[in-house]
Amino acid sequence: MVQKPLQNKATNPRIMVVMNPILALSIITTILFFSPMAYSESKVVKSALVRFMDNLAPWNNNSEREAPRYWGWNLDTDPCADNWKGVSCSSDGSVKAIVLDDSNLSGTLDATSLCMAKSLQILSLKRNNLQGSVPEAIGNCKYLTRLFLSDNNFSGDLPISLQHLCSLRWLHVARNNFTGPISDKIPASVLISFLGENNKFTGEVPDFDFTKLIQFNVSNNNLKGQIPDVRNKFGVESFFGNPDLCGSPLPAACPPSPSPRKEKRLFITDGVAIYSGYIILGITVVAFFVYKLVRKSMNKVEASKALNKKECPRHRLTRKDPAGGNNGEKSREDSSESKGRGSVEMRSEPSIASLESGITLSTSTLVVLSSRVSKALRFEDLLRAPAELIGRGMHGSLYKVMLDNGVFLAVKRIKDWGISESDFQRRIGKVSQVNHPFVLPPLAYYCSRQEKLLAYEYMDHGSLFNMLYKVGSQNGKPFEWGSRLNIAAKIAETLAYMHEELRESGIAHGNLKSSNILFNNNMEPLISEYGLMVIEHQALRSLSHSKSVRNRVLTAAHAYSTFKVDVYAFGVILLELLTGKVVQNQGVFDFVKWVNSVVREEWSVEVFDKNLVSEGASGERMMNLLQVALKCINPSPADRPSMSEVALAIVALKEEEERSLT
Ligand SMILES: Nc1ncnc2c1ncn2[C@@H]1O[C@H](COP(=O)(O)OP(=O)(O)OP(=O)(O)O)[C@@H](O)[C@H]1O
Repeated sequence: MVQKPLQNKATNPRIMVVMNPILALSIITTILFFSPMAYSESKVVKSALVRFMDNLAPWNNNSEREAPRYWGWNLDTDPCADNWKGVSCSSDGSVKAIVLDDSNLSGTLDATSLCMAKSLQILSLKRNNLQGSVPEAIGNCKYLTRLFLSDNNFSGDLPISLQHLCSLRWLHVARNNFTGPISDKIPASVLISFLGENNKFTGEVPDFDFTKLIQFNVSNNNLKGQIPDVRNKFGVESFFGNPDLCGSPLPAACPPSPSPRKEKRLFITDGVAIYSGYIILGITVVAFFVYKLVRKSMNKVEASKALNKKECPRHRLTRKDPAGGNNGEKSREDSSESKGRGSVEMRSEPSIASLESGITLSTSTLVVLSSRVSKALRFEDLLRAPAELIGRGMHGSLYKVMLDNGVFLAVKRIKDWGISESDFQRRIGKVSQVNHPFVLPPLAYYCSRQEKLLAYEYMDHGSLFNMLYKVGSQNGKPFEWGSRLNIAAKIAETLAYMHEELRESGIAHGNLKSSNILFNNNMEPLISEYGLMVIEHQALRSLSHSKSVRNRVLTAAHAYSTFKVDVYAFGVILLELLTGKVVQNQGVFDFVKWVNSVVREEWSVEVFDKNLVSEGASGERMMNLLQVALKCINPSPADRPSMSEVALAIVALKEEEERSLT
């Protein structure tokens, strides 16, 4: 079994709290002080962010339960350490991304407050009901790489200050009521994705560098004039619905225009013939007297124009990136501005490619299993997308990765795992076909001899492990007995289904633990990494060609059936729910030993989480659940119950609990 080992009792702060409050307090203080999250955003930034949230007016359309005080955005907490809804942070504790899509927001965008968070790289407010214009102050969010404002009610012109955002790669403003020209408002030379369809934009199609763009749409606006050369990259659908636009790829050809050069030459020729004497005299006199004055003032105007315009240097996109590739969109070098005027410092967006060693880029496509991930997503795109290292487990590293469409993925790079490509594909294929509401399905994977990557949806609400150990609460509320029982029942029923109801296709989890129990938006448990690490008879058979070794292994495998391994692991999860303590690293056996010894001494009550006791949870039902857990962790696999027996017992307890409340 690949159960994650147990936390040593002596080093578990929660256990220490019970044993010695002063020592525990000093340990916790030390942990907080030295943890990365100690470097959190300043008070000024926090209050600016709270103001930004106030202006989004989330309470207008959200129920009391959904209102933002439940989203964690308040001055008493930290955006990073306390997981404010939608906020992601860098490892130094600064706010890096704010994603509040589909959040029923109806207010305005307070960019002055927002851009106090100086490290902000991603702002995504898609599919809300936000009003008003996008303020010029957005230009103060200097490191923005992605600005997603589509599907709102924004109006007015795009702010001129957007052209100061020299890192901006993705600008999505589709389906709003924006007006005015686009062309002089955006850093067109650095964008790789512009979606501005279904607005009221006027003027000409902006002068983008179409060789760089991977997404572009300005359909259904009021643009006019000739479409520039789009290098055959974008079709009619990117331009239709603009009655005064013409030229390829639209069917409407542009009317021939008189050559401006010819006209000019005619004018000059005629003028010279008629007025040459006067012109020469006038020019000479005026030039003589005004020359120095004009030159001086021209210099000033030019200088201030250049300063205001702060054009983004084009060359940045074509230079090699740090990962060694030549994909300009992710490369970050010091701009000429940062060298010359010291005003813009380019920052690199970490990616799996830049954070992992020994990874070879390739343009192969991924195997995509869900429409949430684009079928065209390449292995290389995934490796170069902005990513944050979440943890390194026994089987590899896990990254939070943001895709171009704003979807966050949890991408696991599986390391040093002796499993063939066909085995890996078969396991994932099996789980992805199950479609159970409480099993987190894989969304995409990559599998070659050297590399195995697996992508799941990133779950914002964390894991059961976090809830018990780090947070100690459920969405800011105490983690009550009723919720714990509910979670236990759902996991048990899901495992019973996966083990038994699929009959001969039944699948064991193989690495069940509280960090693999994640929560969706309704705080329902989702079992992650299902079936990935399971030890199969099939796999064991291929371990050795020697008959005696094979028989020995198979006998052992039979005795320690993988289903019974899951039952044991589930028992440990039940104990974590009951005790409020979690198992880390090499601690499983110590933890189980401790529980057994307390129970043997007939001090069972001492085992239970003090919070459950003070909440007044039913002692009888806690004891009954403890009995179920002890059966699950029976040292003899054959004597452990099946998951359906376990599920029946827990569901009965849950129903009893519900009846007691009515
Ligand atoms: N889809 C996800 N969304 C959000 N967080 C996740 C997701 N998958 C895993 N995590 C969290 O990321 C952290 C690291 O996960 P990872 O699976 O690498 O570690 P582990 O489960 O401790 O170790 P291993 O699975 O390698 O034995 C864990 O805290 C886990 O809860």
